[in-house]
Amino acid sequence: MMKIALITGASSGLGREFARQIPKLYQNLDEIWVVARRAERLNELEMELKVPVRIFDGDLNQDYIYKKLGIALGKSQANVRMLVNAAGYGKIGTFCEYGWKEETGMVDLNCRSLTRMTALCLPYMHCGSRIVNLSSAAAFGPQPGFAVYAATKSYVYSLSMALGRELKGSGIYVTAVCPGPVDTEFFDHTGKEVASVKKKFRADAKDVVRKALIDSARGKKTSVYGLSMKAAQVASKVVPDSVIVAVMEKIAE
Ligand SMILES: NC(=O)C1=CN([C@@H]2O[C@H](COP(=O)(O)OP(=O)(O)OC[C@H]3O[C@@H](n4cnc5c(N)ncnc54)[C@H](OP(=O)(O)O)[C@@H]3O)[C@@H](O)[C@H]2O)C=CC1
Ligand SMILES: N[C@@H](C=O)C(=O)O
Repeated sequence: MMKIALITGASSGLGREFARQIPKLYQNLDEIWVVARRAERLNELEMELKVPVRIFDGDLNQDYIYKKLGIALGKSQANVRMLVNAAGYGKIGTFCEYGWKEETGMVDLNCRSLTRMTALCLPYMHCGSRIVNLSSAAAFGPQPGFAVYAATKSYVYSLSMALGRELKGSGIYVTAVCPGPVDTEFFDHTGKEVASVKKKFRADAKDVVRKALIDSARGKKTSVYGLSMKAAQVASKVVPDSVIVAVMEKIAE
């Protein structure tokens, strides 16, 4: 059986950083499989990494990429030691500012594709395998001005917690990674300037990923980088949603 790590969204930001750091922590991997649309970026990553890389360039909102992956998983009798679902994006702005295509596009990529990839890989995962899902601190509460994105990340958080529980006893661990703002290309695609308060909290992708991998290795259910985001997580459990909505609206202004 071929031991692999499969990473979506590996062409930039957090996904690419996972591809860089995973071989340092898991030294017995045969290959790293990377998924994203920009083939040239994935080729650059292949040149950089010492472990063999298999490139799957394609759109996770289309069927063909899952078919291609499904065939490859079966043919190589893959043992997926780690699945990182990092592909995702978010549009800043009110619900009505964007058409249904953009709103449902976020749902399709952030929720549907993550769910489909997880379902595709789970039969190839065994005791000790890890699923790392990129949720967000945006999962901690509703966010006016980032409504659909925050809702998609709540979905990822909820799914990860429940799936982790269902897999209890199998030795497969699920970790929901919930960072606040991280310095990546994510903000090149938000459509609008991010709130100035959020800029102050921007973390380095290297640090967020390092913590996520340690938390995943320890079998933790969540990985929250930084004191301020940990405080936000605690606050979200005790502060009423009506207050959170009002605060998040103020921050977005
Ligand atoms: N940066 C941040 O502040 C935070 C980010 N997150 C989450 O972390 C994850 C990674 O984000 P980040 O690295 O910051 O953002 P980036 O924009 O840097 O990376 C997003 C990745 O998703 C891929 N992607 C986008 N659309 C598709 C698609 N249709 N099919 C296949 N791949 C796609 C992109 O590749 P390509 O364009 O080549 O297809 C890229 O590799 C996301 O889920 C995001 O929501 C969570 C909290 C904070
Ligand atoms: N956590 C960040 C995105 O997921 C943000 O709130 O900007």
